[in-house]
Amino acid sequence: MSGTVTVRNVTLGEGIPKICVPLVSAAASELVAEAKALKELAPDLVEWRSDLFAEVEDLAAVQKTLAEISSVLPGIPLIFTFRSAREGGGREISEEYYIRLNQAAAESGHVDIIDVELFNKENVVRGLIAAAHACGVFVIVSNHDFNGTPSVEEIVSRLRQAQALGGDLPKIAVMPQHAGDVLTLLAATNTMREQYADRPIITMSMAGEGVISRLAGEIFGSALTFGAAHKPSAPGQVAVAELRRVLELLHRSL
Ligand SMILES: O=C1C[C@@](O)(C(=O)O)C[C@@H](O)[C@@H]1O
Repeated sequence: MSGTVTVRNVTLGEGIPKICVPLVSAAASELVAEAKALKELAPDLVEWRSDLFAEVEDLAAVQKTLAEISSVLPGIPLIFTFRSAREGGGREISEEYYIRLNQAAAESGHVDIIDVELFNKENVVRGLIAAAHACGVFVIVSNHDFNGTPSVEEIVSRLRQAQALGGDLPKIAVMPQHAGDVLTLLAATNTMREQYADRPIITMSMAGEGVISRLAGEIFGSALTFGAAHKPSAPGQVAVAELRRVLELLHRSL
């Protein structure tokens, strides 16, 4: 893999893929309890899926909850994600609020990475990347296809677009319809790594058939994998302890 990104003490793009655990509760009090509980799993990073937060449309509540979550996770890099319903997330918000929300997260001082969906207007993606970078915050530029798996060329093209826009961590999640689709995602990941990527990328094929892609990132070129604590945020996420065992097994055999 070409290039690394170091977030606090975690270096993405070298060695064993890093494990990220999502926070998925709807209520602020539950989120704090969830954050406390997942510390035991020793994840490398934590993602707050803010689209699943009941009060996400109240910016003050988001800021307060962000401060609370980060205070119980000292030292662990935090990803702020609003996943739109059209990409498999919890809800839709206006473009204007999407920008405000992500900007506020980046400016909060509690977040290390924000996730910006590639399929926004180009000026929105570029603007959020610039705003995040001005605060020393990294950006995942992501795309999710919950209905199918595009061709190798199309997956590579989306990852390259995310890189060209200035995303620090291009990411794509696709849904397999059959085992061949998992091979497509792995082939695209390997092609991107070998031919185009100058930074770490994150890829996964979702659901049961795609699980191998969440385990084999060190071989094919995905730097980060999402593991479930008590509840997965996407189909196919494996429990963190099992995930770590397999990642370590594969790492030792290389
Ligand atoms: O984009 C991703 C990847 C993901 O969809 C997965 O398949 O593990 C899980 C989401 O929480 C995260 O934002």
